[in-house]
Amino acid sequence: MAQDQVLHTESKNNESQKPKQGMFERGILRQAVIDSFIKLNPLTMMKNPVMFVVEIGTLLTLLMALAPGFFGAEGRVGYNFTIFLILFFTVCFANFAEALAEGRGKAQADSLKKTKADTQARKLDDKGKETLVSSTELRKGDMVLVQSGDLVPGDGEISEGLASIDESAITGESAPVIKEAGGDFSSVTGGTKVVSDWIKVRITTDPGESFLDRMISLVEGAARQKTPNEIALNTLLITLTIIFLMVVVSLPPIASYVGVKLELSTLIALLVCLIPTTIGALLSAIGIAGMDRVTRFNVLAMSGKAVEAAGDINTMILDKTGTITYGNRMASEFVPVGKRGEEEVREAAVLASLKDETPEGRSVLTLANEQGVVIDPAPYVEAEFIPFAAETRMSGMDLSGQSWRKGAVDAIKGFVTQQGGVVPESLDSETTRIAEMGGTPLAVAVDKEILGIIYLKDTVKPGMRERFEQLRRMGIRTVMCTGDNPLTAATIANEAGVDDFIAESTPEDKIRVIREEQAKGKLVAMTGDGTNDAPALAQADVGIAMNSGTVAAKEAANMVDLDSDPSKIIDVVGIGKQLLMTRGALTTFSIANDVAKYFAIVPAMFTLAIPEMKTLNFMALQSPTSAILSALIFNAIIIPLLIPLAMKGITYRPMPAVKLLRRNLLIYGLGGVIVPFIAIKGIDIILGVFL
Ligand SMILES: Nc1ncnc2c1ncn2[C@@H]1O[C@H](COP(=O)(O)OP(=O)(O)OP(=O)(O)O)[C@@H](O)[C@H]1O
Ligand SMILES: [K+]
Ligand SMILES: [Mg+2]
Repeated sequence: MAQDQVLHTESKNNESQKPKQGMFERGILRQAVIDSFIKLNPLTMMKNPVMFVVEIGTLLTLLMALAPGFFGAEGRVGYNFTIFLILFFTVCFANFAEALAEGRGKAQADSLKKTKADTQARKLDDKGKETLVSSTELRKGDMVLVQSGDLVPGDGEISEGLASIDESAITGESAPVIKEAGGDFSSVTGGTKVVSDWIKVRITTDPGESFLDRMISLVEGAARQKTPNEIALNTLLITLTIIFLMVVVSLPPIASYVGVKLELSTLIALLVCLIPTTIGALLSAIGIAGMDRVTRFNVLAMSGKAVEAAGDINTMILDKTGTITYGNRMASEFVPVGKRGEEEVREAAVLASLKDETPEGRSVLTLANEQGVVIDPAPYVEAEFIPFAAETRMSGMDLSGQSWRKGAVDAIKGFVTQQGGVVPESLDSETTRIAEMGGTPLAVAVDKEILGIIYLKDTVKPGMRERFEQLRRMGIRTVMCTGDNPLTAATIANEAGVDDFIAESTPEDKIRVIREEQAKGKLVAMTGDGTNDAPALAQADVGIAMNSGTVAAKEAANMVDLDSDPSKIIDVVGIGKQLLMTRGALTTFSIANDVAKYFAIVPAMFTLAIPEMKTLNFMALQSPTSAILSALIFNAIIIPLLIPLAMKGITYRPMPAVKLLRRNLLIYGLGGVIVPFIAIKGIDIILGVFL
């Protein structure tokens, strides 16, 4: 386990470099260029109504250039063809943005598919007899033996044994991790490799539903659904498009009433400039890139909705053991209470742990062993094992009327007093001593007598205080929810710097805390690794399970952290906020742009018809034609210029929401008005050289 900690730090170093890897690799770029033409298929374009309108305009202007006689536009072939070209590029740029965003996921999916090759599995029948079958024949509930050198044939839970496993196929992390039956580190993933020892695994998924399958369809974007936010924004964009379409359609009758004839291609140019093409072109790329950014942090988000929810999180619930602390709670001392001696406590502790497969249970045997105590298990084979449960917070065994128990101090107190036993006086002072050091005291009882305490030591992960401080600055309240006693909880909470803690909590308590926060209108995130965390992970708006955790936890959560680093929620929150901000900022920018385009194009349009109206030319543009083309060219090239921003996202710095909003409105709202004035003027000057 100590080894595990070292591995963890290494994986962190790796991951900080991961997101920097080439954003525009050549292969991806080339494929994106090809895809942007394939996406011109109207059936595909229809999914993006704003750009679909542009595509129709593109076709119309092409027809006008090819068959000018039919449209009565003989004298304007060059002008119409130019407009066609600009519109064509506008549509392609939008497709390119989406294709580029999809590119990296597709590349990653391809490499994952290679991992999915068929493997041979050693299937075990009820009697433990081994037969070789193909991994594709394995079903939920099957038992398999996986030995050193074997690939794990499917997702499952270790039912027996301990092995070190190379999970690099899934996590990209080459250092092996230890997985073992019992505790919260018992799940294995198909496609990973056992590098030493052996394990028996109970398969937990049917073919096609494995973690790897889900991961492939996720990075590939096959399962991508629009988030509620995206749908709402899309509706707004469609509404704006319809409004501008009606405005533009009603212009010719009004103009002809005053004796002015407006050209169709100019009207199309006006429409395209006015509808929100910038955000329409980049919207889906922003969403895909956001999901991709999460994946590059080695977090698998099952839905875009979860990522966006992460951006709005108010409260964060954390499990203590394995989340805030390393989670390798090891027995480090046997402490007698009352009139008992250390040997008696040690013996009772060993008997209460004889069949306890949890890491805590095994650590008791290890410590006793180190202290020279070996207990022959032979006399106890008939004993009834009482497994640890999060509800009872006890474990132990019963044999011929005698019972051995160890567990949370209050639980053991309840156990003995129920049988009429008394609690030794020194129990509380010893409990306090251990708890004040941040340790977990486990009381040991035989029948109705409490003999002493096992001191389970655990360490707070380094850097937690800074991470929680960062969350606080983001406006997120952190609450530690633990099954441990209040004093230990308080010590660890204080050491780690969480805002609040809840001790002695059962799985139901964890859900209740989340529901209460949600009832106050808060969005709640939860991280956890244990089966006892699963219901809470499902209830939370954002549930992040550790990849090291149990199958139940991973299935209940809507995100899985492949590096099992709980403080990574900070990065996910950042990415979620960044995603929402980027979308908001580019929408603001896109709509603010209209003002400038409007002032460039509308006066030009009328000046074309009535040359006396040239006083309307506020921007002093060269000619009406140049004004219209400049506005349209700006409208097109702003899309590829903003692709890097859409893909990378706006840099997020923790600050209050109001300040953030004001800052973004200033940059993207005001900028959105000013930039196009300057750009259109500039393009107009360049065009003047050619026209
Ligand atoms: N193997 C065990 N046998 C007996 N008691 C145990 C065992 N493991 C843990 N306990 C006791 O049960 C309590 C709850 O343990 P559990 O691992 O369920 O905590 P939790 O609710 O997941 O919270 P956290 O993981 O933050 O400690 C522990 O604080 C400890 O007192
Ligand atoms: K536009
Ligand atoms: Mg736990």
